[in-house]
Amino acid sequence: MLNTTSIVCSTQGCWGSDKLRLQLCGGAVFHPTIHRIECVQGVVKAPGQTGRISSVDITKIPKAVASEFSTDEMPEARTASTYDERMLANYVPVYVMLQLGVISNDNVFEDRPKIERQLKELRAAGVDGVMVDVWWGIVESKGPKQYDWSAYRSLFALVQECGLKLQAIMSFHRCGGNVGDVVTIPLPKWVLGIGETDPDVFYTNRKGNRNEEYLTIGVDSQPIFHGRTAVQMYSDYMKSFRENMSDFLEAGLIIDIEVGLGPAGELRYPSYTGTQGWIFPGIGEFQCYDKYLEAEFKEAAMNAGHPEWGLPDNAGEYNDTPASTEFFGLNGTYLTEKGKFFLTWYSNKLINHGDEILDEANKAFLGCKVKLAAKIAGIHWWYKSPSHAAELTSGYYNLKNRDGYRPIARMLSRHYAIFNFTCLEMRNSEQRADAKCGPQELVQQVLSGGWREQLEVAGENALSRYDSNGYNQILLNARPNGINKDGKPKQIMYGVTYLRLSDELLKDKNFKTFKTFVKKMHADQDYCADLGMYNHQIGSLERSKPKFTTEELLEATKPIEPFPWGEETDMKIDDFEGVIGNLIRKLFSMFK
Ligand SMILES: OC[C@H]1O[C@H](O[C@H]2[C@H](O)[C@@H](O)[C@@H](O[C@H]3[C@H](O)[C@@H](O)[C@@H](O[C@H]4[C@H](O)[C@@H](O)[C@@H](O[C@H]5[C@H](O)[C@@H](O)[C@@H](O[C@H]6[C@H](O)[C@@H](O)[C@@H](O[C@H]7[C@H](O)[C@@H](O)[C@@H](O)O[C@@H]7CO)O[C@@H]6CO)O[C@@H]5CO)O[C@@H]4CO)O[C@@H]3CO)O[C@@H]2CO)[C@H](O)[C@@H](O)[C@@H]1O
Repeated sequence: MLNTTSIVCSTQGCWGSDKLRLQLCGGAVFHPTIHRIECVQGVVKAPGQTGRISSVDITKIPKAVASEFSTDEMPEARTASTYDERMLANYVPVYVMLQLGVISNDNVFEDRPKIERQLKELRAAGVDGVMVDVWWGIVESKGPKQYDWSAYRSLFALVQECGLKLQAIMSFHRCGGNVGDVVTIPLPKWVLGIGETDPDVFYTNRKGNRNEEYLTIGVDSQPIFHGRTAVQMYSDYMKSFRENMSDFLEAGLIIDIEVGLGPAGELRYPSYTGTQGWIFPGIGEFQCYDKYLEAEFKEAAMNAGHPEWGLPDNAGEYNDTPASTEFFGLNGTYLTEKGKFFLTWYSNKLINHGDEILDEANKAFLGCKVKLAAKIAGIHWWYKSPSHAAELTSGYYNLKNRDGYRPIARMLSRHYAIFNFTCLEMRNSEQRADAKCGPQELVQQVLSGGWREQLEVAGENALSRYDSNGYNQILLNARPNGINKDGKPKQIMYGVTYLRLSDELLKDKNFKTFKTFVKKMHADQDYCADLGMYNHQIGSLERSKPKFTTEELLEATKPIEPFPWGEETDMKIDDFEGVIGNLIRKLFSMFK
């Protein structure tokens, strides 16, 4: 049965002209290096063809047109592993985050013409797909289990029409309060209503301030939401998504499900919230003082034989520096048995939270040709100070002698989930020296840990950037040791999602640089519609593997040497500002 729709021409130059178009009945057709061949409904023909097709994978030609070709005419069919194919193994797909409010608070897909125009521009720029938040607060706003997916269905159909793939975020958090949040989309009203009578359903800091961004981990298994627990609500939502989007899932439109596991959709505590007064680069605060988590901690301390241990009371406030607190300062509490006990508990709670919800996600999407993914935040400030305070308050128990990220990666591996890390664009030299930032080393550590755990590792930029320096850093992290002309590089990111689509991005100069970035991410190859061509064929999701024991997770905290990293990308792009900026920096460092 001939049922797919791409033709692979593997000999460079065989078409004679790079403007040549091959017409084919349905589906996408491309040429790996020379040019993209657009597919138009109709009969197979190659107008203006001067050469012959030297290598065609006959199994990939639709039945309707197969008679046009025969293997006799194409003696080299299904052969060559060519330069093009080897270069395609270096291809890193690029996705773009859609605007946060693309579906309005009242569940309407409002500005369809504009989005259509923008999606077409992205597609023409070679972008592989888009990422979109599927807000809990919008879809289940009317009441428990009263889901309305209609606006999202219209959006997804448009994305499909535009020939883009889709990464769907199960956004169980509020939008609003994070950097770049231009709209506010609260949790469902009826959930907030429960919070009015029981405010402990929200994360709480030591002073008792509640955070309505996301439900506390403490209620994961409390059946207080009209009889359901928080995890059951997330699970039902994902099941309903699968049922209502099954056609898009089957069509291969939705390639991954980013499972929201905390604020901003990231697996973390809301330790650095602007709406509570945090400003960069404050160390943030622990968020475990709601009655549910407090009770769980008491029980854990009791079981460990220390009923006298309580939650930290010396960890400072949002905008402190590590040195100004007893907990994170020199010989601080974090180094004591009591401190270690707390930090282990706090970080393990987070991992278990992710593990449980991913297990539900795995059940919900079992058998679908889709990948699960989880986002981990890039907490790069105070990374170079001994106590890593900002990471610790976020729930990442990461120190020089303890890896806080590899246990997360190990947990994700049992669900076949992608590890999606942020702040790929950041360089140490761009950061405030007093905040002891280390985004470059952090990315190197985290990505290496993911690869060591045999995971697919993907990423995002944390802040909007339009300059070549930001793009070059992303390119470096995507292939830390550059292009491998013999095939797939040992370390290569699975994909990068650019934050975010905006009028600013589409402005002439910005978009020109962005397009070059996309091309470089694609290893200078043309857009490739066929995931299989660059080893991203997605199989049916299998059931999660058995849960790791605490010992197995602890074993992953042993620090390991990160993989080597190039100084700069071998796929560099330059724009005017980038060149000038680098020159100024050079001059500046000469006179320092
Ligand atoms: O749709 C999916 C989700 O999208 C959103 O979540 C994403 C979030 O937006 C991302 O930032 C990212 O989240 C993490 C990130 O991984 C962490 O690294 C961290 O971010 C912190 C960052 O690393 C720190 O450096 C610091 O940033 C401060 C920055 O260093 C300062 O320079 C300044 O930023 C200015 C910026 O310089 C300036 O150009 C301007 O930029 C805005 C621009 O004007 C505007 O046109 C528009 O393009 O937006 C630009 C903002 O990007 O203003 C900036 C802000 O004043 O201040 C920065 C903040 O003080 O602190 C960062 C933390 O605040 O934490 C992030 C959050 O966890 O990945 C998220 C997940 O994809 C939504 O929030 C979600 O709801 C969506 O689900």
